[in-house]
Amino acid sequence: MSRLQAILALEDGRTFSGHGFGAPGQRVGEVVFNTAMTGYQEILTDPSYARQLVTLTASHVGNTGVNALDPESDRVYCNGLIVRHYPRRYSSWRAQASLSDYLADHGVPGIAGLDTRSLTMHLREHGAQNGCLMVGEEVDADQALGLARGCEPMAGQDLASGVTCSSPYAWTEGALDLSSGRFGPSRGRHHVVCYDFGAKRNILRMLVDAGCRVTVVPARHPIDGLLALQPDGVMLSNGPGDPEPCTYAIDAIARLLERGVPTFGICLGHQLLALAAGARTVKMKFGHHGANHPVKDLATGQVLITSQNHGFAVDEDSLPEHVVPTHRSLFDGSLQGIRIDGKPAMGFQGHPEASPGPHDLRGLFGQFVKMIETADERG
Ligand SMILES: NC(=O)CC[C@H](N)C(=O)O
Repeated sequence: MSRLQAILALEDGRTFSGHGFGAPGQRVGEVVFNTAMTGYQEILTDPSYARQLVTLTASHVGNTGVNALDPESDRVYCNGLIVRHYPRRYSSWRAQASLSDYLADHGVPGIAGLDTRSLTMHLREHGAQNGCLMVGEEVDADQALGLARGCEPMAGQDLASGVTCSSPYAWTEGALDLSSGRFGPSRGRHHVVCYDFGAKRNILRMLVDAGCRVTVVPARHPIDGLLALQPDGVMLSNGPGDPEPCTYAIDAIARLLERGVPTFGICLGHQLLALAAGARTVKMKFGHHGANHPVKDLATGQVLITSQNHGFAVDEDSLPEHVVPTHRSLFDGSLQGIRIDGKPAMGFQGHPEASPGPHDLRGLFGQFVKMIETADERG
């Protein structure tokens, strides 16, 4: 492996040097930290990380290489990867290539050899902020700092429009069976249309496994065109950026609520559902990015260990009366789930499809299907 230089400059002036891997070049983005111990390939390919530089607090990243089955989308979406230690060798029965070659193929730089604990504590104290990652034969800290400071803030940006699919398509693949290396077949009782705001594949797979026939449509697909598909239910996917400027989606979801179409929002989809129902969203200080976040189910008191990846949140104080809180984070008390009174609609801030992460929330897909079946019985 060549010894490329690398520097990460934060907009508040703090810089970290290390050595580079992946693609040489310079990329800007919001620097966030993720505390998950596993799943780096799923994190890199999650479209919700578009325009972010991701630091992983796991100390060794790359040991198991990469493979063709784990990606959550067709490419690497984050703008850069920041790790403590990138091992020279990788080893796994599933590995097909090294993480460094994979990043290089996708044009994404990586930095290793810096103190990611110090970086994480800095972000926790001063908040997520823009940065510039520069990797090459030579790097220039002043130039990197200038680029970090010139980068647009995340708040106010509709990034979902930029990562969505270009035209509608059918999704037929269920969950991966590791022993055969195959994805499960589609069983398809209920037709669910998924608005793709940057959808992770595992959401679509979980819908298939829950007995749904899935059609995916672009973020700006006209609502009348969606309704013409006669959906039994609508999934609002995860996705990058600020939910507030996505007015096209908020308007479409308001129509779904009006018509009483069973609707389930995950992460960005949850935030958009809340906005359509009259609530507000806020930018968090450093967000939630990890795979072990405890969340309380307010109806049962049960604590669920969840996977999380968000920098915005629905402001609980802004909820209109008909929007009922269903879950709350036990880390910081922020709102994690809602349902709409009198409507078959619910949203969850974390990731019930948890890829990577624990499976405590998988039941939400069953709840969605039950909502569809109840609506169907009522005709
Ligand atoms: N994973 C997601 O859907 C993230 C939602 C939104 N972009 C946020 O950061 O809060």
